[in-house]
Amino acid sequence: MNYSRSLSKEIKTAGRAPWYNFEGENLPIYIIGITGGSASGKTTVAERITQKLDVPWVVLLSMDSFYKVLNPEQHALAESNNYNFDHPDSFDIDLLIETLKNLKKGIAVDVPIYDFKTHSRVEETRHVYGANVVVFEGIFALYFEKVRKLMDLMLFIDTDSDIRLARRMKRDIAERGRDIDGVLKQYTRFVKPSFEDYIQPSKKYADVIIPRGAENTVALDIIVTHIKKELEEHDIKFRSHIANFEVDNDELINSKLPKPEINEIIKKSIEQLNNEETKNNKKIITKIFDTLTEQVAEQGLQYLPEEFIDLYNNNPQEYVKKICTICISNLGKTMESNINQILIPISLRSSYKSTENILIQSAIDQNEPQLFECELKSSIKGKHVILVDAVISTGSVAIMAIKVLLDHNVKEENITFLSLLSSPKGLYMISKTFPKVKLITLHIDPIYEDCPNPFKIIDF
Ligand SMILES: Nc1ncnc2c1ncn2[C@@H]1O[C@H](COP(=O)(O)OP(=O)(O)O)[C@@H](O)[C@H]1O
Ligand SMILES: Nc1ccn([C@@H]2O[C@H](COP(=O)(O)O)[C@@H](O)[C@H]2O)c(=O)n1
Repeated sequence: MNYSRSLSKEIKTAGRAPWYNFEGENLPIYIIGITGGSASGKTTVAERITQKLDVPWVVLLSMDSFYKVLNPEQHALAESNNYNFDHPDSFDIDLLIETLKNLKKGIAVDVPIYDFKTHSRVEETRHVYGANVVVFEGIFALYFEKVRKLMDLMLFIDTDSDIRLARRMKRDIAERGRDIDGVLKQYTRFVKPSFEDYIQPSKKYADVIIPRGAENTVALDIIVTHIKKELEEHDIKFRSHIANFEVDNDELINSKLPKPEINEIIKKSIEQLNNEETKNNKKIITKIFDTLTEQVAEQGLQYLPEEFIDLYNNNPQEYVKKICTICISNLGKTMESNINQILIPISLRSSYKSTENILIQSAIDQNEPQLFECELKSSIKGKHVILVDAVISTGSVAIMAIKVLLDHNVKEENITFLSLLSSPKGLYMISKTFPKVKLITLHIDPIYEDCPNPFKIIDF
Protein backbone atom coordinates (compact mmCIF):
# COMPACT_ATOMS: atom_id res chain seq x y z
CA MET A 1 0.00 0.00 0.00
CA ASN A 2 1.34 3.39 -0.92
CA TYR A 3 0.43 6.21 1.38
CA SER A 4 2.22 8.96 -0.46
CA ARG A 5 0.67 12.34 0.18
CA SER A 6 -1.51 12.48 -2.89
CA LEU A 7 -2.79 8.89 -2.67
CA SER A 8 -3.78 8.86 0.95
CA LYS A 9 -6.61 11.32 0.48
CA GLU A 10 -9.19 8.60 -0.03
CA ILE A 11 -11.99 8.86 2.52
CA LYS A 12 -13.92 5.67 3.00
CA THR A 13 -17.58 5.50 3.87
CA ALA A 14 -17.82 2.75 6.46
CA GLY A 15 -15.48 1.04 8.84
CA ARG A 16 -15.72 -0.61 12.19
CA ALA A 17 -17.06 1.75 14.84
CA PRO A 18 -15.73 1.53 18.42
CA TRP A 19 -16.32 -1.93 19.87
CA TYR A 20 -15.16 -1.23 23.44
CA ASN A 21 -16.33 0.73 26.43
CA PHE A 22 -14.70 3.66 28.16
CA GLU A 23 -12.47 1.42 30.24
CA GLY A 24 -11.09 -0.05 27.01
CA GLU A 25 -12.92 -3.35 27.55
CA ASN A 26 -14.45 -5.04 24.52
CA LEU A 27 -18.22 -5.07 24.19
CA PRO A 28 -19.58 -8.52 23.32
CA ILE A 29 -19.73 -9.23 19.61
CA TYR A 30 -23.10 -10.30 18.14
CA ILE A 31 -23.09 -14.00 17.21
CA ILE A 32 -25.75 -15.66 15.05
CA GLY A 33 -25.95 -19.47 15.02
CA ILE A 34 -27.52 -21.23 12.02
CA THR A 35 -28.29 -24.93 11.92
CA GLY A 36 -30.27 -27.39 9.82
CA GLY A 37 -29.57 -30.68 8.06
CA SER A 38 -26.71 -31.15 5.63
CA ALA A 39 -27.41 -29.18 2.40
CA SER A 40 -30.46 -27.50 3.93
CA GLY A 41 -29.04 -24.13 2.87
CA LYS A 42 -27.20 -23.00 6.05
CA THR A 43 -24.24 -21.51 4.18
CA THR A 44 -26.51 -19.88 1.62
CA VAL A 45 -28.67 -18.31 4.34
CA ALA A 46 -25.55 -17.15 6.21
CA GLU A 47 -24.32 -15.44 3.03
CA ARG A 48 -27.72 -13.82 2.31
CA ILE A 49 -27.94 -12.46 5.87
CA THR A 50 -24.44 -11.04 5.52
CA GLN A 51 -25.30 -9.35 2.20
CA LYS A 52 -28.57 -7.95 3.48
CA LEU A 53 -27.04 -6.73 6.72
CA ASP A 54 -24.55 -4.72 4.71
CA VAL A 55 -22.46 -3.75 7.72
CA PRO A 56 -18.69 -3.91 7.62
CA TRP A 57 -16.67 -6.60 9.31
CA VAL A 58 -19.14 -9.49 9.29
CA VAL A 59 -17.38 -12.83 9.65
CA LEU A 60 -18.76 -16.13 8.36
CA LEU A 61 -17.61 -19.09 10.38
CA SER A 62 -18.36 -22.68 9.43
CA MET A 63 -18.47 -25.60 11.81
CA ASP A 64 -16.63 -27.61 9.13
CA SER A 65 -13.44 -25.80 10.15
CA PHE A 66 -13.59 -27.66 13.44
CA TYR A 67 -13.73 -31.23 12.16
CA LYS A 68 -11.21 -33.29 14.13
CA VAL A 69 -7.94 -34.30 12.51
CA LEU A 70 -8.22 -38.00 11.59
CA ASN A 71 -5.67 -40.71 12.34
CA PRO A 72 -4.65 -43.03 9.43
CA GLU A 73 -7.20 -45.67 10.41
CA GLN A 74 -10.05 -43.14 10.52
CA HIS A 75 -8.81 -41.65 7.29
CA ALA A 76 -9.10 -45.03 5.54
CA LEU A 77 -12.67 -45.33 6.83
CA ALA A 78 -13.46 -41.85 5.52
CA GLU A 79 -12.10 -42.76 2.08
CA SER A 80 -14.56 -45.66 1.84
CA ASN A 81 -17.48 -43.57 3.22
CA ASN A 82 -17.46 -45.55 6.45
CA TYR A 83 -16.45 -42.76 8.85
CA ASN A 84 -19.20 -41.01 10.77
CA PHE A 85 -18.77 -37.27 10.16
CA ASP A 86 -22.29 -36.72 11.43
CA HIS A 87 -21.73 -37.52 15.07
CA PRO A 88 -21.15 -34.67 17.55
CA ASP A 89 -17.86 -36.32 18.60
CA SER A 90 -16.39 -35.77 15.14
CA PHE A 91 -15.87 -32.08 15.98
CA ASP A 92 -13.14 -30.44 18.06
CA ILE A 93 -15.58 -28.68 20.35
CA ASP A 94 -12.92 -27.27 22.69
CA LEU A 95 -11.26 -25.46 19.81
CA LEU A 96 -14.65 -24.28 18.53
CA ILE A 97 -15.64 -22.86 21.92
CA GLU A 98 -12.26 -21.21 22.42
CA THR A 99 -12.53 -19.63 18.96
CA LEU A 100 -16.09 -18.39 19.50
CA LYS A 101 -15.22 -17.04 22.95
CA ASN A 102 -12.26 -15.11 21.56
CA LEU A 103 -14.34 -13.76 18.67
CA LYS A 104 -17.07 -12.78 21.13
CA LYS A 105 -14.45 -10.80 23.07
CA GLY A 106 -13.18 -9.21 19.87
CA ILE A 107 -9.83 -11.02 20.00
CA ALA A 108 -8.01 -12.10 16.82
CA VAL A 109 -8.19 -15.84 16.02
CA ASP A 110 -6.65 -18.24 13.51
CA VAL A 111 -9.34 -20.58 12.16
CA PRO A 112 -8.47 -23.93 10.54
CA ILE A 113 -9.45 -24.40 6.88
CA TYR A 114 -11.06 -27.75 6.06
CA ASP A 115 -10.73 -29.69 2.82
CA PHE A 116 -13.65 -32.08 2.21
CA LYS A 117 -11.81 -33.84 -0.61
CA THR A 118 -8.99 -35.00 1.66
CA HIS A 119 -10.96 -35.04 4.92
CA SER A 120 -8.27 -32.91 6.53
CA ARG A 121 -7.23 -29.40 7.54
CA VAL A 122 -5.02 -27.58 5.07
CA GLU A 123 -1.72 -26.16 6.29
CA GLU A 124 -2.73 -22.49 6.25
CA THR A 125 -5.22 -21.01 8.66
CA ARG A 126 -7.59 -18.10 8.22
CA HIS A 127 -6.78 -15.06 10.37
CA VAL A 128 -9.99 -13.50 11.62
CA TYR A 129 -10.15 -10.19 13.41
CA GLY A 130 -12.50 -7.31 13.79
CA ALA A 131 -15.87 -9.01 13.67
CA ASN A 132 -18.84 -6.81 14.44
CA VAL A 133 -21.07 -9.78 13.74
CA VAL A 134 -20.16 -13.46 13.53
CA VAL A 135 -22.44 -15.73 11.51
CA PHE A 136 -21.71 -19.28 12.57
CA GLU A 137 -23.28 -22.19 10.66
CA GLY A 138 -23.10 -25.94 10.97
CA ILE A 139 -25.02 -29.16 11.52
CA PHE A 140 -24.42 -28.98 15.28
CA ALA A 141 -24.44 -25.19 15.66
CA LEU A 142 -27.25 -25.39 18.23
CA TYR A 143 -26.47 -28.82 19.64
CA PHE A 144 -23.94 -28.00 22.37
CA GLU A 145 -25.14 -26.00 25.35
CA LYS A 146 -21.79 -24.22 25.77
CA VAL A 147 -21.97 -23.08 22.15
CA ARG A 148 -25.61 -22.00 22.44
CA LYS A 149 -24.73 -19.82 25.42
CA LEU A 150 -22.47 -17.72 23.19
CA MET A 151 -25.25 -17.05 20.65
CA ASP A 152 -27.34 -13.92 20.42
CA LEU A 153 -29.70 -15.31 17.79
CA MET A 154 -30.35 -18.94 16.83
CA LEU A 155 -31.86 -20.00 13.50
CA PHE A 156 -32.98 -23.38 12.19
CA ILE A 157 -33.27 -23.98 8.44
CA ASP A 158 -36.16 -26.33 7.78
CA THR A 159 -35.73 -27.80 4.33
CA ASP A 160 -37.49 -30.93 3.05
CA SER A 161 -35.33 -34.07 3.31
CA ASP A 162 -35.72 -35.02 -0.38
CA ILE A 163 -34.46 -31.62 -1.40
CA ARG A 164 -31.56 -31.90 1.02
CA LEU A 165 -30.56 -35.28 -0.38
CA ALA A 166 -30.81 -34.07 -3.98
CA ARG A 167 -28.69 -30.99 -3.24
CA ARG A 168 -26.15 -32.97 -1.28
CA MET A 169 -25.78 -35.48 -4.09
CA LYS A 170 -25.20 -32.70 -6.61
CA ARG A 171 -22.81 -30.76 -4.38
CA ASP A 172 -20.75 -33.67 -3.08
CA ILE A 173 -20.17 -35.01 -6.59
CA ALA A 174 -19.39 -31.59 -8.08
CA GLU A 175 -17.39 -30.09 -5.21
CA ARG A 176 -16.31 -32.70 -2.70
CA GLY A 177 -14.91 -35.42 -4.97
CA ARG A 178 -17.58 -38.07 -4.24
CA ASP A 179 -19.58 -40.55 -6.39
CA ILE A 180 -23.30 -41.44 -6.33
CA ASP A 181 -22.91 -44.73 -4.45
CA GLY A 182 -20.66 -43.17 -1.83
CA VAL A 183 -23.04 -40.28 -1.22
CA LEU A 184 -26.03 -42.61 -0.84
CA LYS A 185 -24.13 -44.99 1.43
CA GLN A 186 -22.97 -42.16 3.71
CA TYR A 187 -26.41 -40.56 3.65
CA THR A 188 -28.37 -43.64 4.72
CA ARG A 189 -25.81 -44.87 7.23
CA PHE A 190 -24.84 -41.59 8.94
CA VAL A 191 -26.41 -38.39 7.63
CA LYS A 192 -30.10 -39.29 7.88
CA PRO A 193 -29.94 -40.94 11.35
CA SER A 194 -27.87 -38.05 12.66
CA PHE A 195 -30.43 -35.57 11.43
CA GLU A 196 -33.16 -37.44 13.26
CA ASP A 197 -31.18 -38.06 16.46
CA TYR A 198 -29.32 -34.78 16.94
CA ILE A 199 -30.07 -32.03 14.45
CA GLN A 200 -33.86 -32.09 14.26
CA PRO A 201 -34.14 -32.10 18.11
CA SER A 202 -31.95 -28.95 18.28
CA LYS A 203 -34.77 -27.09 16.48
CA LYS A 204 -36.35 -26.43 19.88
CA TYR A 205 -33.54 -24.03 20.76
CA ALA A 206 -34.02 -21.87 17.66
CA ASP A 207 -35.41 -18.34 18.00
CA VAL A 208 -36.64 -18.52 14.41
CA ILE A 209 -37.32 -21.50 12.14
CA ILE A 210 -36.89 -20.69 8.47
CA PRO A 211 -38.89 -22.98 6.16
CA ARG A 212 -37.20 -23.50 2.75
CA GLY A 213 -34.01 -21.57 3.64
CA ALA A 214 -32.66 -18.80 1.44
CA GLU A 215 -35.67 -18.62 -0.86
CA ASN A 216 -37.74 -17.49 2.13
CA THR A 217 -36.95 -13.81 1.62
CA VAL A 218 -39.71 -12.65 3.98
CA ALA A 219 -38.13 -14.52 6.88
CA LEU A 220 -34.67 -13.21 5.98
CA ASP A 221 -35.90 -9.61 5.83
CA ILE A 222 -37.52 -9.89 9.26
CA ILE A 223 -34.38 -11.45 10.74
CA VAL A 224 -32.09 -8.82 9.23
CA THR A 225 -34.30 -5.98 10.54
CA HIS A 226 -34.11 -7.52 13.99
CA ILE A 227 -30.31 -7.87 13.88
CA LYS A 228 -29.88 -4.26 12.69
CA LYS A 229 -31.99 -3.06 15.60
CA GLU A 230 -29.89 -5.07 18.05
CA LEU A 231 -26.68 -3.70 16.56
CA GLU A 232 -27.91 -0.13 16.85
CA GLU A 233 -28.46 -0.72 20.56
CA HIS A 234 -24.83 -1.85 20.84
CA ASP A 235 -23.65 1.26 19.02
CA ILE A 236 -21.32 3.39 21.06
CA LYS A 237 -20.41 7.05 20.58
CA PHE A 238 -16.91 6.96 21.93
CA ARG A 239 -15.44 10.23 20.69
CA SER A 240 -18.53 12.23 21.65
CA HIS A 241 -18.33 10.68 25.11
CA ILE A 242 -14.73 11.80 25.54
CA ALA A 243 -15.55 15.22 24.14
CA ASN A 244 -18.31 15.64 26.76
CA PHE A 245 -16.34 14.05 29.57
CA GLU A 246 -15.39 16.65 32.19
CA VAL A 247 -11.87 16.06 33.43
CA ASP A 248 -11.22 17.51 36.84
CA ASN A 249 -8.54 20.17 36.47
CA ASP A 250 -6.61 19.03 39.54
CA GLU A 251 -6.70 15.47 38.33
CA LEU A 252 -5.38 16.60 34.95
CA ILE A 253 -2.55 18.58 36.53
CA ASN A 254 -1.63 15.74 38.88
CA SER A 255 -1.84 13.02 36.25
CA LYS A 256 1.38 11.66 34.86
CA LEU A 257 1.18 13.14 31.37
CA PRO A 258 4.31 12.94 29.26
CA LYS A 259 6.63 15.90 29.59
CA PRO A 260 7.60 17.14 26.14
CA GLU A 261 11.30 17.51 25.59
CA ILE A 262 11.66 20.77 23.76
CA ASN A 263 14.74 21.85 21.84
CA GLU A 264 15.33 24.90 19.66
CA ILE A 265 14.15 23.15 16.48
CA ILE A 266 10.85 22.08 18.04
CA LYS A 267 10.35 25.46 19.67
CA LYS A 268 10.85 27.30 16.40
CA SER A 269 8.57 24.91 14.52
CA ILE A 270 5.73 25.35 17.02
CA GLU A 271 6.11 29.12 16.85
CA GLN A 272 5.82 29.01 13.08
CA LEU A 273 2.79 26.74 13.32
CA ASN A 274 1.06 29.30 15.50
CA ASN A 275 2.26 32.32 13.57
CA GLU A 276 -0.51 34.04 11.59
CA GLU A 277 1.87 34.75 8.70
CA THR A 278 3.23 31.25 8.28
CA LYS A 279 0.33 29.04 9.38
CA ASN A 280 -1.35 29.25 5.96
CA ASN A 281 1.80 28.63 3.99
CA LYS A 282 1.59 25.09 2.69
CA LYS A 283 5.29 24.82 1.92
CA ILE A 284 6.36 25.97 5.36
CA ILE A 285 3.80 23.81 7.17
CA THR A 286 4.87 20.75 5.16
CA LYS A 287 8.47 21.40 6.14
CA ILE A 288 7.51 21.80 9.81
CA PHE A 289 5.53 18.57 9.62
CA ASP A 290 8.55 16.69 8.29
CA THR A 291 10.90 18.30 10.81
CA LEU A 292 8.65 17.47 13.75
CA THR A 293 8.21 13.92 12.48
CA GLU A 294 11.98 13.42 12.51
CA GLN A 295 12.17 14.93 15.99
CA VAL A 296 9.51 12.64 17.42
CA ALA A 297 11.14 9.60 15.81
CA GLU A 298 14.49 10.60 17.45
CA GLN A 299 12.77 10.79 20.81
CA GLY A 300 10.95 7.51 20.21
CA LEU A 301 14.27 5.81 19.52
CA GLN A 302 15.88 7.37 22.57
CA TYR A 303 13.14 6.09 24.87
CA LEU A 304 12.95 2.54 23.57
CA PRO A 305 13.77 -0.06 26.23
CA GLU A 306 17.53 -0.59 26.63
CA GLU A 307 17.54 -4.03 24.91
CA PHE A 308 16.25 -2.48 21.66
CA ILE A 309 18.85 0.25 21.66
CA ASP A 310 21.52 -2.44 22.01
CA LEU A 311 20.02 -4.39 19.13
CA TYR A 312 19.64 -1.24 17.03
CA ASN A 313 23.38 -0.59 17.37
CA ASN A 314 24.74 -4.14 17.38
CA ASN A 315 22.23 -6.47 15.76
CA PRO A 316 19.93 -4.57 13.38
CA GLN A 317 18.52 -7.75 11.81
CA GLU A 318 17.24 -8.90 15.18
CA TYR A 319 16.02 -5.38 16.00
CA VAL A 320 13.70 -5.21 12.98
CA LYS A 321 12.29 -8.62 13.88
CA LYS A 322 11.32 -7.39 17.31
CA ILE A 323 10.10 -3.91 16.55
CA CYS A 324 7.25 -2.67 14.44
CA THR A 325 6.26 0.88 13.49
CA ILE A 326 2.65 1.54 12.51
CA CYS A 327 1.30 4.91 11.41
CA ILE A 328 -2.41 4.73 12.04
CA SER A 329 -4.40 7.46 10.32
CA ASN A 330 -4.26 9.00 6.85
CA LEU A 331 -2.25 11.88 8.26
CA GLY A 332 -0.08 9.46 10.22
CA LYS A 333 0.66 7.40 7.08
CA THR A 334 2.37 10.36 5.51
CA MET A 335 4.90 10.30 8.36
CA GLU A 336 5.86 6.70 7.68
CA SER A 337 8.98 7.16 5.58
CA ASN A 338 10.40 9.90 7.83
CA ILE A 339 9.70 7.80 10.91
CA ASN A 340 11.41 4.76 9.43
CA GLN A 341 14.36 6.88 8.30
CA ILE A 342 15.22 7.13 11.96
CA LEU A 343 13.67 4.15 13.69
CA ILE A 344 15.04 1.57 11.26
CA PRO A 345 18.82 1.01 11.40
CA ILE A 346 20.61 2.53 8.42
CA SER A 347 21.87 -0.78 7.01
CA LEU A 348 18.29 -2.06 6.61
CA ARG A 349 16.43 1.11 5.71
CA SER A 350 16.31 0.65 1.95
CA SER A 351 15.03 -2.93 2.20
CA TYR A 352 12.68 -2.38 5.15
CA LYS A 353 9.01 -2.76 4.35
CA SER A 354 6.43 -2.81 7.08
CA THR A 355 3.84 -5.51 6.51
CA GLU A 356 1.70 -4.47 9.43
CA ASN A 357 -1.03 -1.93 8.87
CA ILE A 358 -3.84 -0.30 10.83
CA LEU A 359 -5.92 2.41 9.20
CA ILE A 360 -8.30 4.45 11.32
CA GLN A 361 -10.20 7.47 10.12
CA SER A 362 -13.59 9.09 10.51
CA ALA A 363 -16.11 8.07 7.90
CA ILE A 364 -17.91 10.79 5.96
CA ASP A 365 -20.64 12.43 8.10
CA GLN A 366 -19.50 10.61 11.20
CA ASN A 367 -17.49 12.04 13.97
CA GLU A 368 -16.42 8.69 15.35
CA PRO A 369 -13.12 7.00 14.54
CA GLN A 370 -13.60 3.81 12.57
CA LEU A 371 -11.28 0.95 11.78
CA PHE A 372 -10.98 0.57 8.01
CA GLU A 373 -8.00 -1.70 7.57
CA CYS A 374 -6.14 -4.04 9.83
CA GLU A 375 -3.38 -6.26 8.56
CA LEU A 376 -1.44 -7.64 11.47
CA LYS A 377 0.42 -10.93 11.57
CA SER A 378 0.09 -13.26 14.57
CA SER A 379 3.80 -12.67 15.24
CA ILE A 380 3.04 -9.10 16.25
CA LYS A 381 2.14 -10.32 19.72
CA GLY A 382 5.81 -10.66 20.73
CA LYS A 383 6.88 -7.31 19.30
CA HIS A 384 7.40 -3.82 20.64
CA VAL A 385 5.05 -1.63 18.63
CA ILE A 386 5.55 2.05 17.93
CA LEU A 387 2.25 3.64 16.98
CA VAL A 388 2.41 7.00 15.26
CA ASP A 389 -0.14 9.72 14.62
CA ALA A 390 0.34 13.42 14.00
CA VAL A 391 -2.18 14.97 16.38
CA ILE A 392 -3.95 13.66 19.49
CA SER A 393 -7.14 15.61 20.09
CA THR A 394 -9.75 13.59 22.04
CA GLY A 395 -7.48 10.51 22.07
CA SER A 396 -10.19 8.32 20.55
CA VAL A 397 -8.14 7.29 17.48
CA ALA A 398 -5.14 6.43 19.65
CA ILE A 399 -7.32 4.39 22.01
CA MET A 400 -8.78 2.48 19.05
CA ALA A 401 -5.32 1.68 17.66
CA ILE A 402 -4.07 0.51 21.06
CA LYS A 403 -7.20 -1.63 21.43
CA VAL A 404 -6.50 -3.30 18.08
CA LEU A 405 -3.01 -4.24 19.27
CA LEU A 406 -4.26 -5.60 22.59
CA ASP A 407 -6.83 -7.67 20.67
CA HIS A 408 -3.82 -9.16 18.86
CA ASN A 409 -2.21 -10.00 22.19
CA VAL A 410 0.44 -7.27 22.08
CA LYS A 411 1.30 -6.36 25.66
CA GLU A 412 0.25 -2.89 26.78
CA GLU A 413 3.73 -2.19 28.17
CA ASN A 414 5.19 -3.04 24.74
CA ILE A 415 3.47 -0.11 23.05
CA THR A 416 4.97 3.33 22.52
CA PHE A 417 2.76 6.05 21.07
CA LEU A 418 4.38 8.96 19.22
CA SER A 419 2.53 12.16 18.37
CA LEU A 420 3.67 15.60 17.27
CA LEU A 421 0.97 17.67 18.96
CA SER A 422 -1.45 16.65 21.71
CA SER A 423 -4.19 18.04 23.86
CA PRO A 424 -3.77 17.39 27.59
CA LYS A 425 -7.22 15.82 27.76
CA GLY A 426 -6.46 13.43 24.88
CA LEU A 427 -3.25 12.30 26.59
CA TYR A 428 -5.09 11.99 29.88
CA MET A 429 -7.80 9.80 28.33
CA ILE A 430 -5.24 7.49 26.72
CA SER A 431 -3.18 7.11 29.88
CA LYS A 432 -6.30 6.60 31.99
CA THR A 433 -7.50 3.83 29.67
CA PHE A 434 -4.09 2.26 29.03
CA PRO A 435 -1.70 3.39 31.78
CA LYS A 436 1.17 1.14 30.65
CA VAL A 437 1.46 2.63 27.18
CA LYS A 438 4.45 4.96 26.83
CA LEU A 439 3.35 8.30 25.38
CA ILE A 440 5.79 10.63 23.67
CA THR A 441 4.70 13.96 22.28
CA LEU A 442 6.53 17.12 21.27
CA HIS A 443 4.01 19.72 22.29
CA ILE A 444 0.92 19.85 24.51
CA ASP A 445 -1.78 22.48 24.11
CA PRO A 446 -5.53 22.42 24.96
CA ILE A 447 -6.30 24.03 21.58
CA TYR A 448 -5.85 20.62 19.88
CA GLU A 449 -8.78 19.17 21.80
CA ASP A 450 -11.32 20.50 19.32
CA CYS A 451 -9.38 19.22 16.32
CA PRO A 452 -8.19 22.40 14.63
CA ASN A 453 -5.58 20.31 12.88
CA PRO A 454 -2.75 22.68 12.00
CA PHE A 455 -1.52 20.32 9.28
CA LYS A 456 -4.77 20.16 7.34
CA ILE A 457 -3.38 22.67 4.84
CA ILE A 458 -0.98 20.02 3.53
CA ASP A 459 -2.39 18.05 0.59
CA PHE A 460 -2.37 14.54 2.07
N1 LIG B 1 -32.86 -22.07 -1.85
C1 LIG B 1 -32.05 -22.79 -2.64
N2 LIG B 1 -32.42 -23.09 -3.88
C2 LIG B 1 -31.61 -23.81 -4.68
N3 LIG B 1 -30.41 -24.30 -4.32
C3 LIG B 1 -29.98 -24.01 -3.08
C4 LIG B 1 -30.77 -23.24 -2.18
N4 LIG B 1 -30.09 -23.14 -1.02
C5 LIG B 1 -28.94 -23.80 -1.18
N5 LIG B 1 -28.86 -24.32 -2.42
C6 LIG B 1 -27.75 -25.13 -2.96
O1 LIG B 1 -27.70 -26.33 -2.23
C7 LIG B 1 -26.35 -26.69 -1.93
C8 LIG B 1 -26.17 -26.77 -0.44
O2 LIG B 1 -26.43 -25.48 0.11
P1 LIG B 1 -25.60 -24.93 1.32
O3 LIG B 1 -26.09 -23.57 1.60
O4 LIG B 1 -24.16 -25.12 1.08
O5 LIG B 1 -26.11 -25.93 2.44
P2 LIG B 1 -25.49 -26.31 3.84
O6 LIG B 1 -24.56 -25.22 4.24
O7 LIG B 1 -26.69 -26.41 4.73
O8 LIG B 1 -24.83 -27.61 3.66
C9 LIG B 1 -25.49 -25.64 -2.57
O9 LIG B 1 -25.04 -26.12 -3.79
C10 LIG B 1 -26.42 -24.46 -2.78
O10 LIG B 1 -26.06 -23.69 -3.86
N1 LIG C 1 -14.63 -35.12 5.43
C1 LIG C 1 -15.96 -34.90 5.52
C2 LIG C 1 -16.52 -34.10 6.50
C3 LIG C 1 -17.87 -33.91 6.50
N2 LIG C 1 -18.67 -34.49 5.58
C4 LIG C 1 -20.12 -34.25 5.56
O1 LIG C 1 -20.36 -32.84 5.56
C5 LIG C 1 -21.62 -32.59 6.17
C6 LIG C 1 -21.58 -31.26 6.87
O2 LIG C 1 -21.39 -30.22 5.95
P1 LIG C 1 -22.65 -29.40 5.38
O3 LIG C 1 -22.00 -28.30 4.57
O4 LIG C 1 -23.44 -30.32 4.56
O5 LIG C 1 -23.40 -28.90 6.55
C7 LIG C 1 -21.89 -33.71 7.13
O6 LIG C 1 -23.19 -34.20 6.91
C8 LIG C 1 -20.84 -34.78 6.78
O7 LIG C 1 -21.44 -35.98 6.43
C9 LIG C 1 -18.10 -35.27 4.62
O8 LIG C 1 -18.82 -35.83 3.75
N3 LIG C 1 -16.75 -35.47 4.59
